Amino acid sequence: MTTDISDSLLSRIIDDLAEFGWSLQTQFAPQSLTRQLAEECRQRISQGTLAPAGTGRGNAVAVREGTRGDHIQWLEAGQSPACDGYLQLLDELRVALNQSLYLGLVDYESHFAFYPPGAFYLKHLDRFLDEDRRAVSAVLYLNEDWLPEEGGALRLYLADGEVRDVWPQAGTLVVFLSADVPHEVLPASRDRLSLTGWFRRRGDSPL
Ligand SMILES: O=C(O)CCC(=O)C(=O)O
Ligand SMILES: [Fe+2]
Repeated sequence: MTTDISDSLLSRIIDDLAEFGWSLQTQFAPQSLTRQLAEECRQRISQGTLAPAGTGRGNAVAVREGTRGDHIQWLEAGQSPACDGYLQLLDELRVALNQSLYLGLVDYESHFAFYPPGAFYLKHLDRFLDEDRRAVSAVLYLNEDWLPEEGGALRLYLADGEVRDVWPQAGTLVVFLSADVPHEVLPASRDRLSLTGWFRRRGDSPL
């Protein structure tokens, strides 16, 4: 499935990131794509391939139930047309961010995330203590007809002291600077599906 991002949408994201450090686009991905991605995520849930997410990195990853309650599975290219379509869209965004903001983003890593009812992710920054390759976080939501009373907001703590809640409505993309914006996921009363990912800079350490 191929689709691309309009120039006006790209400019809005770039301008928001440069000025405010974050951007919210409620119509980033078409419904045909988010429906296929949601379907794919549900299939993976029923096949049992999503696993409880850990916190930390590499050998330091630990599943801490008190921190986050989502189940995840990392995406790889070539798994399905819908996943490839999504990765292609985000790569277009990566190239545009590099061209306008000179961020030097070399790749995008992403996983499906499933928060069952009641699951949450406590306030955190998307940076590991021992590695700072993650530069820009991007989350695409896959849930149709989300109602505010169902909870499940992504709560962002912005630089000016403002607190903003983002609803996980299908097609919405939220993008923010990974090192600058603390955030948390509030519990919901229904399943909450998303694709969470990070644009990364080149690592400093030799291969
Ligand atoms: O699902 C969200 O709204 C954000 C998830 C998140 O913060 C993370 O996985 O680091
Ligand atoms: Fe996060």
